[in-house]
Amino acid sequence: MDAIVKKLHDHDNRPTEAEAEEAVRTLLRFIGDDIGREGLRDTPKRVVKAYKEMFAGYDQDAEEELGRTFEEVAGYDDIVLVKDIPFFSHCEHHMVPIIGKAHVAYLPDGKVLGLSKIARVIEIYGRRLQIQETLTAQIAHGIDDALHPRGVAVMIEAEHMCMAMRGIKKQGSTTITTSFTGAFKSDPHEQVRFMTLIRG
Ligand SMILES: Nc1nc2c(ncn2[C@@H]2O[C@H](COP(=O)(O)OP(=O)(O)OP(=O)(O)O)[C@@H](O)[C@H]2O)c(=O)[nH]1
Ligand SMILES: [Zn+2]
Repeated sequence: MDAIVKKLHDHDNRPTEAEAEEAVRTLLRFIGDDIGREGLRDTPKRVVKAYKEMFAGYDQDAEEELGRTFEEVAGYDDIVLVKDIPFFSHCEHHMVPIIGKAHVAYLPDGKVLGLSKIARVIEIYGRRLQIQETLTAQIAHGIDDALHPRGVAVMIEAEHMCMAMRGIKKQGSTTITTSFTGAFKSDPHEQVRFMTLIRG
């Protein structure tokens, strides 16, 4: 398995939920709020619960999700494109949201994926701390490794809240990244077809 999609995580040294809640209390005190007030009483618990959901990708394996493929494709061998798949991730530098949509295509070589599995792979890699380039490459290589298609194409268009809410404070900018494998990488014509279908 390509290093880019392998599991990265050491599960043995994870703090407990109680320790994570204590860290949230520390941050609440750090921003200057009062952890004793009524409105914040359950906030550490809620934040830890939300983190477990938003970062569930660390406990999920894309290879497993993509394990189920369909071999009977009745002669279909042309592009399969799922576009405008919305996703959320968090940037690894500031831990604030990246909000966008992904377009994913592949050229089958005897096998096809359940369409929902494409969205599941985006969820798995998106629900980790990311930079957009890595997320894009992981989705492409994850599908490539599982399906061995003739090619995979991924485009992500996203807004980074770390550029909108803080720092340079530029709202509304979109970052576009692409990752191509196989025929999409070697054949400019296939890339153009992918782009045309996305914009069409
Ligand atoms: N390449 C890339 N950069 C990202 C992504 N998300 C955030 N960044 C950038 O990561 C950089 C981190 O830069 P630093 O100078 O270490 O951090 P900083 O002082 O908080 O930077 P500013 O955002 O410029 O205030 C910033 O330029 C962010 O815009 C991403 O997905 N890909
Ligand atoms: Zn950031």
